[in-house]
Amino acid sequence: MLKFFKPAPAKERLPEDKIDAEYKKLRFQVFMGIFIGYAAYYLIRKNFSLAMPYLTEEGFSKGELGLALSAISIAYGISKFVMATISDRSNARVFLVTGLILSAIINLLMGFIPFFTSTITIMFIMLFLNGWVQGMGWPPSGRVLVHWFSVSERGGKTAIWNVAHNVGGGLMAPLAIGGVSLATTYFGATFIGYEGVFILPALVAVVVAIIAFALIRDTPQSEGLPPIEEHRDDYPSKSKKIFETELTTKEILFKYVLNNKWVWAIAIANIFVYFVRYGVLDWAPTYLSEEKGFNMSESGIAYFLYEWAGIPGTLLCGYISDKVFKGRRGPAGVVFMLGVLVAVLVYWFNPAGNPLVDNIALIAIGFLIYGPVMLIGLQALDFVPKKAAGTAAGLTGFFGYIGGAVSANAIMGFVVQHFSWDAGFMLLTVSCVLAVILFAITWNVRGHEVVKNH
Ligand SMILES: O=P(O)(O)OC[C@H](O)CO
Repeated sequence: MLKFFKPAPAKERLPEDKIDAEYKKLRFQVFMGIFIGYAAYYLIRKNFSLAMPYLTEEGFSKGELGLALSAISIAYGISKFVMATISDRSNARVFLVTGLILSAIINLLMGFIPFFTSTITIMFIMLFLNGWVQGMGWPPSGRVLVHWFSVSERGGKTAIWNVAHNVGGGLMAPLAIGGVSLATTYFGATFIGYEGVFILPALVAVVVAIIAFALIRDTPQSEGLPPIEEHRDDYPSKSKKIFETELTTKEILFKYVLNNKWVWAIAIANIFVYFVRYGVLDWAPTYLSEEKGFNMSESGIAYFLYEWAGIPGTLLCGYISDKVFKGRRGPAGVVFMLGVLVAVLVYWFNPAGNPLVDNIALIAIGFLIYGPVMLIGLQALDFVPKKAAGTAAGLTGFFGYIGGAVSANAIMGFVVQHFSWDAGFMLLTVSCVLAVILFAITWNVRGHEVVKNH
């Protein structure tokens, strides 16, 4: 299995006069590959939530379906870390595409074969498997980013790549809904309709996987090019030391990731950032309809705006961290999380009957929260040598999903049900403050300086 993923071997160096043009072409090409590839991962990550209303009509309760849905976040959080330790020693091109195809197969099984959606246990297992293979998307993308883009340009490039997940997440719903109408129009005799939620996004993901495979290349050296640091004369440390030896899992974990206090600081910060990301997003439709009198379509629009507002916000955050704070990600995280705090307070205290203010607050949270989400991934890439980059990001993802996203569903749900929405908002407010403090701890840290100290 590991042989199948083996990193692409280095090729003989191209003649000097070919290197510039080849680098330029391939950098654009591999970037497009991981961008569309990761966007496609999001087409088939949470599409199950759109099948839930139909499955409720089939007799499943909301509680049961919510339990099945939680399998995705649990498996994804564990897998993003575990699979990253393999990905850091694997060919990114093969790894990313394999995960995407496996995820598409799981979705196609759930769409075409009724057995795979017949009980909660079976759906839980399928969604757990889907969450697991979904963990094969971020780490190889991180590997591509650190091998093809050098330290001083990585903020902007990572920010642009990072909006892939908003693009994919934003396109998932229209595709899934299109899938339902295709299923009922053309296969109404055999399909109920919800099957299309799985089938159409999965078919699109397969097409994207093929294109991504054609575009992505593992490392510059595997294409006869020099390492990016040498090519751009942009090294992570003054000693111009670069890390080109593939590491063992033990080295990655114990030499560079688990003993790095900065990685731990951002991993813990990620609990609170993800608690806010999913605590606001997942509960927005319920909160808006119960407390602010929104109907389903008004809530849907607010949800959509939250996702898309993340795109300009992420780009601005990456730009600010590169240009204003000169590669320090901590200050940008503090500024953006303080903004989120203010917007959460407005969203909380705005009385019912002012939907415009609720929408603006929600757009502001969407605009501001995805910057910190991106910065944590970026810091993880920065804080370790490039051969350990995916694992560091994977560790932050583990904390973000297991500590943040899962509790945003379970703890928020419990607190709101047994106490009140006010209690839920207190949790969100405290999370913002803790995220600000943890970003502030990394205020003066530039990634390459941390790498140098190791
Ligand atoms: O939540 P994830 O793992 O899909 O990551 C989202 C962003 O890319 C984090 O930088």
